[in-house]
Amino acid sequence: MVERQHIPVMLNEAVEGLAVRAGGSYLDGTFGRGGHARVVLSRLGADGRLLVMDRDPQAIATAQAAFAGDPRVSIRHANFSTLAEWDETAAGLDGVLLDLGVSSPQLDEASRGFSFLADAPLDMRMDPTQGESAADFLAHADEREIADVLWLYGEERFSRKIARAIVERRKEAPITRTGELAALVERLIGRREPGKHPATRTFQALRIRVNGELGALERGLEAALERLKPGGRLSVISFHSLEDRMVKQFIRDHSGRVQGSRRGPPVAAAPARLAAVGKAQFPSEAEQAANPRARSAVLRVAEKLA
Ligand SMILES: C[S@@+](CC[C@H](N)C(=O)[O-])C[C@H]1O[C@@H](n2cnc3c(N)ncnc32)[C@H](O)[C@@H]1O
Repeated sequence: MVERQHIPVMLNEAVEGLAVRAGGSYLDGTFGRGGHARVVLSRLGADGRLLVMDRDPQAIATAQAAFAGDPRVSIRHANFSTLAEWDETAAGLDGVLLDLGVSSPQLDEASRGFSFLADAPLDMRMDPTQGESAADFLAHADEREIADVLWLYGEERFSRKIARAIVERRKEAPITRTGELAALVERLIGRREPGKHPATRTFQALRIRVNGELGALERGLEAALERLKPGGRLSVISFHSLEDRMVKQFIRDHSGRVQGSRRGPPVAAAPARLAAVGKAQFPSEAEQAANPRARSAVLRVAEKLA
């Protein structure tokens, strides 16, 4: 299959948010196919540094091919939650970019098991060298856990019904294919949301669970804050309300505002370590029309304080 290009989302806004300086050090924790990373690199001079991470070996292979021989670039196959454990970040960073979620090539390559549109093994791991697949999870999780995952990460209102059907089905044989799961959900709940496949929410929820996406984000934000230099920028694009809420709360929690309930006495917060740069940004109408993946994107930028 010919790989469909990943169209970078909010490219200019996210890179502008980093306020790139020619001699600075920047980390792109979600390289994907390098849309954002290439623009950052184009703004660096000979003394600049670009550190690239992705948990997907295919993304890393693309980075290695794209940047071979460029002494300014270092590449690491790892979860961005471990960015502070990478020696290359020890001297501090002037910017960290996270463009969360999955890339178009991951969705489009049927064998990765992310898509309900093509029948393939039910995998969904961004890093297929580690952890359990979606099929493994569905084979052992109890009904309650499956329902909670569908509800929390997919806001699927038929979460209990779907979880019950999955558990019933696996008594006969495990669910191992994307096509089986998509058909089971479709038979159960029918086509209710116009323009949306009935299994969209189920697949999204399983993907978030299988890849531990929210835990990675929580640890990744802390690690980024630890490694950013004063004046360094954090630029994060989220595609899901749970992710965006975490980013917003993280910035708020570190922005040193006085906390406490309206009735109770104010409680002095820890010293401010971050300041939000502007408000949340959303893709333009033109971008949303040109790239449907951009529709749910939210960009937040923050600066580390001295
Ligand atoms: C939306 S794509 C990034 C696209 C990229 N900005 C571009 O323009 O090509 C998200 C990428 O982040 C990677 N990813 C998601 N969560 C990750 C994590 N916790 N650690 C490392 N990589 C992650 C995925 O494997 C995927 O390649």
